[in-house]
Amino acid sequence: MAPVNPPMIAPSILSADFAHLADEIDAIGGHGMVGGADWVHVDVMDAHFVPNLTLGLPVVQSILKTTDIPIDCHLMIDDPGRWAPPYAEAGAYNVTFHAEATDDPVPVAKDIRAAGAKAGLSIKPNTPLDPYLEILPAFDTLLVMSVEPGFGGQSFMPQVLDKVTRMRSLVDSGELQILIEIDGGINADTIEQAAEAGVDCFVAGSAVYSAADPADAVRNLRAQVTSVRS
Ligand SMILES: O=C(CO)[C@H](O)[C@H](O)COP(=O)(O)O
Repeated sequence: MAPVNPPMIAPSILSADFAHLADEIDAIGGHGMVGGADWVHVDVMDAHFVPNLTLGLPVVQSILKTTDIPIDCHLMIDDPGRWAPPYAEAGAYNVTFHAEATDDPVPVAKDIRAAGAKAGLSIKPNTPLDPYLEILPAFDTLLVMSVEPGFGGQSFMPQVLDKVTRMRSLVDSGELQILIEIDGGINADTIEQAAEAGVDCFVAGSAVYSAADPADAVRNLRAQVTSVRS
C-alpha cells in the first residue's frame, strides 16, 4: 500500500501554550478549516519513562471536549498496561505506547482496541525494529521516534530512516498493514527526507507552534511531502 495520500500532519501540542490549549488547537485546524491538522498529537510524559512531566488523562479529557480533530496520544510512560486503555475509553482516536515500557505489548494493544481506539507502538531511536515485526499486526500505527523522547525542539536523527524504509517496503508489499508515523525534529529542513523514506504521518511540534500562523505551517509541511512524492 502506497503512503497515505494526502500525507498526514499531526502537530504536537508539546510546543503550544499550555495555558491556552483550546485556542492553540483551534489555530491548527478543526471546525471545517481546509488543510488543517489531521491529528492533534498529545505527548503524555510521566517523569519516569522519560525525564519530563507534561499532562495526563484529565487534560486529555478536556481537550477532547474542545476539538473535533482526532486526538493522537503518545504515552511516554511506565506501565502502559494500566494507564493506556483509559485514554482510549476517553475517546482518543489513536493511543500509542512505548515498546520499551512493557515486556508484553500485545495485550495492551488489544485492550486499547477493545476500548475503541487505534493502537500504536512507538520505538525510540536506538530500538531495533526486528524484535517487534511479528507483533505489528496487533497495531494500527508504528511511531518511529526521530529524537530521544522527552523534549520538543531537538535535532532530527536521520539514522532512524532505515527503519522507516524497511517498514514502507513491508507495507507496500502487503506483508503488514500499519500507518508509519515519525516524531521528533520534523520541520521544513527535515520533512522531505522522512517523506522519501515513506512516512505516512508526520508529527511536528516546534515547527508548527513557532510559526506566525500554525495552520499555514501545517499546510506548508504537507505541501513539501506532496511535492517529494509527485
Ligand atoms: O514526542 C515528542 C518528544 O518526546 C514530541 O512530540 C516531539 O519532540 C515533537 O517536537 P518537535 O517537533 O519540536 O521535535
